[in-house]
Amino acid sequence: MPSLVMPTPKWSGGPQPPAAVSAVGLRKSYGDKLVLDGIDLRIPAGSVFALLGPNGAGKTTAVKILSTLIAADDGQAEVAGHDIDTSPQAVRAVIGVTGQFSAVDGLITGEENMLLMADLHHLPRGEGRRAAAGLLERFDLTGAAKKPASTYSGGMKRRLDLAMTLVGNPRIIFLDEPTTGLDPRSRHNMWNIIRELVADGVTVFLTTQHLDEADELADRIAVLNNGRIAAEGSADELKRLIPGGHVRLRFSDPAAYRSAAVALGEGTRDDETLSLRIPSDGSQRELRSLLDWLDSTGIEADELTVHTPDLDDVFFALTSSSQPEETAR
Ligand SMILES: Nc1ncnc2c1ncn2[C@@H]1O[C@H](COP(=O)(O)OP(=O)(O)OP(=O)(O)O)[C@@H](O)[C@H]1O
Repeated sequence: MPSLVMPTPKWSGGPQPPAAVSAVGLRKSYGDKLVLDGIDLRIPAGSVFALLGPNGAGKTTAVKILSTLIAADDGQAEVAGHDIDTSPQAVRAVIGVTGQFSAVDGLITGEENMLLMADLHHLPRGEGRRAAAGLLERFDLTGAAKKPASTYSGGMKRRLDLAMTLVGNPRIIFLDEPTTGLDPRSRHNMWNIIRELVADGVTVFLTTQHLDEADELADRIAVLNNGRIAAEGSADELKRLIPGGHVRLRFSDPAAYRSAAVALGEGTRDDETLSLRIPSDGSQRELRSLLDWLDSTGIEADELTVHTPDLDDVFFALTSSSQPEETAR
């Protein structure tokens, strides 16, 4: 669906913020199955980027490449200014990765897991203990610190996993489906934790199948489909890409409602609620012309609301043509 691809907007406020992650033409196949077919990314430092895609779209593959766990077949990428091919160690030193390949060892306690991470980062013993205690406290795990991690709930394990990642004080964090399988309360806890990280200046690269999650957290969202980025933009920009948006005018005076309905011609009437639904992309230009028209005809609505399609609509519109699990190329 090439017509739906949105160019990344030009930065007009002086020098561009530095990119935490940038990639050009990333490609990856497994055997004859093409998983990533030329991915370009630019994620400004300090922002949250969400990579959305259906099952098997290649989200985890992208994270693995950018975090240097596997190599791309083609293309280039830099993370915090370090080339992933030529300086993988420098990349690993500045990133944290959590998600489907969790580092939590269930046989040892939460605290022991944390201390192990501190050792891996060569923190002196005292400093390691302090960092571990601080992070366990911050992630509400102090009470469970002496229990084996295998006894933790899904939400606690995710929090421990993220706490372990933070021992190294990474400036860029890859979160691969951070809330999959969590109950609503744990999801909201995780969202708050992610927001706190961003407030501290951390860049977050998130993969998710939850559209509300991308909507809540991400500054920019890219939809991955058939190995390519089908669309990229803020949640609002993406919602404007597909039809379904409308403006609703509600009246309390039946006479005003009727004359508006007649004058307007197009649109859907709801005689019960005295409201008119007018197709619109919700853009400033369309709203202005609607308001100008209302003014010129002397019609006064009691309420005007703009409805944009939600991310679900966008996601299904962009990915409905694909069956990535079955598509072998
Ligand atoms: N090591 C591998 N060998 C062969 N095929 C693989 C390998 N890893 C992943 N794949 C295939 O590549 C495709 C993309 O997988 P990937 O895990 O990146 O998708 P995803 O978007 O993260 O999906 P999910 O949301 O289900 O985790 C899938 O079809 C998967 O089966």
